[in-house]
Amino acid sequence: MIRTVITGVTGRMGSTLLRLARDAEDLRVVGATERPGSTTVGLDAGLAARLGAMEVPVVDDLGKALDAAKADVVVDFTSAEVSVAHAKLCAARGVALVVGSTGFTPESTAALAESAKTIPVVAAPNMSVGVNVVFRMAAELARVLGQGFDVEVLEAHHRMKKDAPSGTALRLAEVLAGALGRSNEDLTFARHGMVGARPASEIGVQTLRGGDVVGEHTVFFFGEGERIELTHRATSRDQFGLGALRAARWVVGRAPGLYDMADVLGFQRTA
Ligand SMILES: NC(=O)C1=CN([C@@H]2O[C@H](COP(=O)(O)OP(=O)(O)OC[C@H]3O[C@@H](n4cnc5c(N)ncnc54)[C@H](OP(=O)(O)O)[C@@H]3O)[C@@H](O)[C@H]2O)C=CC1
Ligand SMILES: O=C(O)C1=N[C@H](C(=O)O)C[C@H](O)C1
Repeated sequence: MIRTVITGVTGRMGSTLLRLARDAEDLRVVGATERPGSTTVGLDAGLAARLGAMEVPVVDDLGKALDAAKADVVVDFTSAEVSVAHAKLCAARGVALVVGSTGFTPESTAALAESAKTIPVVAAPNMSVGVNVVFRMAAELARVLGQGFDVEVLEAHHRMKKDAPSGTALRLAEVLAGALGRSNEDLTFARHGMVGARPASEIGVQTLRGGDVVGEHTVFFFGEGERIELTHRATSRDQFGLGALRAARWVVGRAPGLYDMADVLGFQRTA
């Protein structure tokens, strides 16, 4: 049994992970956390997440959850800032970590990497197998098509999403820049006003927000007289959750380090 702690258990991903972990034969949920001050603190996690009783209380601090129950791994989909704090708590106790949060800055990425010197951490902006295949396909298309096509990334998410562009769109843009021999300097986020003609080296990243869209990403390769569109549409959060639990199984017992979903899936890294 892999003893698993889930953070942010009443969130969209936290509750999905709690249900999937509860239903997995090889995992046991031994801890659950929520934001300090949340009205769910002290409640049964299963009830708080509307799943039915699980006899695991919601606590308001990951350190307390880890001190109360011996854990093998923490699965964390909260926010970049909270995940960095959670990584420090895991590092202090030698517990492996899976991070799905997005919105990382260079500074918060460096802080996560610091904790990953002590414990194994899998961090990826998208844990679905399909999206990780799209990363590879996007890199391959960019290499094959070369410089003659204008490349743009479009993402759409539900109205509650806080960060923009999505972590997946950012990763796609970085993958494309790498495959085309360009840099992050070539990324353009949205356009407004007299921006002038599009520079050939530009990689545009555009964001849509609305309704209950789970997550959609398209890479456009605009050519002369033709275009290619590579699209992934998530219609359920379960694929993110199943990917994260796959990462949790993989990361327990690994050497310290900052791993990506590509490592979990046995793919070559694209960025
Ligand atoms: N890698 C991937 O495959 C995917 C990544 N994501 C990312 O995961 C993150 C979460 O997304 P989503 O589930 O939609 O967001 P939600 O806002 O629904 O869930 C986040 C949860 O974390 C809670 N939380 C906040 N602070 C703490 C804390 N200190 N300790 C414990 N819990 C805390 C929030 O509580 P409160 O609301 O009270 O603040 C909330 O319940 C985002 O960064 C998103 O982009 C999402 C889907 C897939
Ligand atoms: O916040 C979300 O919902 C999602 N976030 C991730 C991202 O920012 O890329 C992944 C997924 O598309 C859903």
